[in-house]
Order: sequence, then structure tokens, then C-alpha cells
Amino acid sequence: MKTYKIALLPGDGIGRDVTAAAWAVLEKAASLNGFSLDATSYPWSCDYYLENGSMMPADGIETLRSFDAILLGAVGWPRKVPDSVSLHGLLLPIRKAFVQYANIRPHRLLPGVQGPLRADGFDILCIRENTEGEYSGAGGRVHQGTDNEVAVETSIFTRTGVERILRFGFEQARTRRGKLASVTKSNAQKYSMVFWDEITQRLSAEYSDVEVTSYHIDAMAARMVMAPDSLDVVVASNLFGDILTDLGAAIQGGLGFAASANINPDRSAPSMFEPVHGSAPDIAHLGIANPIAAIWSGAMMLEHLGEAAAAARVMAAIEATTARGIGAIPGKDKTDAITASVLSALG
Ligand SMILES: NC(=O)C1=CN([C@@H]2O[C@H](COP(=O)(O)OP(=O)(O)OC[C@H]3O[C@@H](n4cnc5c(N)ncnc54)[C@H](O)[C@@H]3O)[C@@H](O)[C@H]2O)C=CC1
Ligand SMILES: CC(=O)C(=O)O
Ligand SMILES: [K+]
Ligand SMILES: [Mn+2]
Repeated sequence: MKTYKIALLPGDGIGRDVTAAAWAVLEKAASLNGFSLDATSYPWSCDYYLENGSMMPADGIETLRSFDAILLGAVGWPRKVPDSVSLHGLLLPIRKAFVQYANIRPHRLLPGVQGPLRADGFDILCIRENTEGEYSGAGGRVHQGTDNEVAVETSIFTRTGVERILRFGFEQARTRRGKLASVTKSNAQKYSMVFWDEITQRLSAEYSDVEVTSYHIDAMAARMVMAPDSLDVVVASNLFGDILTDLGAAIQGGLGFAASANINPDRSAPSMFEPVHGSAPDIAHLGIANPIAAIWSGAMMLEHLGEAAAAARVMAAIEATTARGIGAIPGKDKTDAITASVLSALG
């Protein structure tokens, strides 16, 4: 039987609950579809940091490299470890080291889910640049603690990095409704964002079948709320994509529904699948985290592994669950009840 090796990184807070839920669903879907998933779980997290002084061991990246894919929950526990330390100690290094440059985040209303807008049929795909830009980690602080203190954080945009994410966006648009929205702020940021717009323009000639429009990030935020139907694929830098995808999550009914895939399109290293949300300290330990975002992310993992039928089975089970009203209203159903419903809907 075909077996895929999966690294599980449950992380912190609700990351642990939703990863367990997703794993139960994925294992059952695999067995129903005639393949198996072999999990190795790593405790890398803020607790691990408090015990060991780092978010993962020095050879953590090399350990992960041998897996077919990584399933992650969420990383961060700000009461004990600064978020800048936890993020730059685990999540961001994995995305960069494995060249997971395309962060794919689908936002659509599941059956039975009522978002805050009148946006029936809301269905967009955000493509977020995932390895450079505003999250490059280039910068520093000097004269700390004095009146002369300076903090500098430089966004890095490379031709390779911008071109490959835009090409990825154009390709995705081709498989959907043929529209690409490229998001910048090139009126105010006159170097990096003008550079991005120029590359968008140049590539548009190669993808003449795709209708491409450039928007400023502020106008895009309003458009996502006021005219979401006008959008199909949205491509943006690391920071802009991060913000827009929490907005997309809100429009689709909440962070508990928003899935994501950190993809290495060349398959030269493993890709990583995780919900858009974080560790949600405000609801951790209450057993009410919505596992649908994590389960959907797991379906994206199956699709990436080439198990399209199993992925479709998981999506159908999620949709059958929300269509029955289970998990459809944030906070109403327990994590376990939603998971049980998805499991039984698998068949
Ligand atoms: N990819 C990752 O691992 C991410 C990690 N983080 C980290 O997570 C921690 C908390 O960050 P926040 O800014 O509070 O964002 P968050 O996404 O954890 O929570 C924001 C709000 O959404 C709610 N929420 C999130 N997921 C939910 C779910 N599955 N079901 C129901 N409600 C849900 C939370 O209760 C909270 O009110 C921080 O340490 C942050 O750095 C944040 C975002 C992504
Ligand atoms: C870190 C974070 O907020 C994200 O990846 O969406
Ligand atoms: K996450
Ligand atoms: Mn985010």
C-alpha cells in the first residue's frame, strides 16, 4: 500500500486540538481510499522553547526535509515567549528553507455558513508571497533604550521572488475564472511596489488570456468587503497577503474556516499545510476551536500528494457537516462534535 510520510507540528494552543482533529480525518480518508499516512510528531513549540532555548533543534530543518509533507497547527504563546521569537524561530524558517514561496489561501462560504456580509457565492483565492518581502527579517536596532534608538526593518523584493509568485498567480487564474488582482501600494512605496507593478505588467503579455488588474492594498481591503464578487485570484506580498487573508477568513465566516497551503511548487522540498489562524490563546483549553480550517488544510495536503479523490472526500465531508449546521456558527459546537460529524460523513 502506498504510504506517505507526514511530519506533524501541532505547535501551541488550539494548534494541538485542530491538528489532532485533522489527523483523525486524514487517516480515515486515507484508509477509505486505499493508501496510508505515517505520522511523526514533533513537540516544537513555545513549551519546547522554554525547555530548550530554541523553537526547534539545530537540525530541525534537515529532520523535516525527508518528509512528503508537513501538517502544522499554530505557533505562538505570547504570555511566555515573544511572538517575534516564536514566529522567526519555527514557522518563517521552514517557509524560507523549503522555498514554500506560494501561500495559497482559499476563501469561500461553505454551505450553511453565514458570513457577516451579504456575499452568497463568495469565492476567492489569495496567493501570498511567502519567503521574502516585509517578513525577510532584514534589519536591526541600535542605541537600544536611549532617546536615540533606531529601528530599521527592510522589505526585500527580488526579481526572482516577485516574478515567480506572479507567475503562480497567473497560472492559478487560468484554472479558475481567468481574473488576477495584483495588490501593491505603489503610490506610497515607490521602489519595491513599482518594481512589482512593472513585473505584473510585463508578465501580463505572456498571459493574455488572464485579465489582470492592479489595486492598491487600501482599495483592495474595501473592495473585498464591498464588491467581493468582482474578484477571483488575488496575489499580494507577504504582509499584505497576511492581512488580506484574515479579512478573507472573516468574510467566509471566521478564522475557523480559513485553510492554507505553503507550497514549494518545484517540489524540491516538502510543502506545509496549516490553518490561517494562530494558537488562539483566548479560547485555548476550552475545546471550542473550529477544526474545519485545519481539516480543509489537510485536504489541500492530500491534493498536493496526488490523492485528489481522498481530498474531494474530505471536502465533501466538511460541506456535509456545515450544511447540517454543525460547525457553521462560530463557538456553538465543540471541536470534538465537529470532528465526529466530519468523520462520520466521510463514509
Ligand atoms: N501560522 C501561525 O502559526 C500563526 C501564529 N499566530 C500566533 O498565534 C498567537 C495568537 O495570535 P492572534 O493574533 O490572537 O491570532 P489567532 O488567529 O490565534 O486568533 C484571532 C481570533 O480568532 C479566533 N480563532 C482563531 N482560530 C480559531 C478557530 N479555529 N476557531 C475559533 N476561533 C478561532 C481566536 O479565538 C481569536 O479571537 C500569537 O502567538 C501569534 O503570533 C498567529 C497567526 C498565524
Ligand atoms: C504568521 C501569520 O499570521 C500567518 O502566517 O498568517
Ligand atoms: K496556523
Ligand atoms: Mn496571519
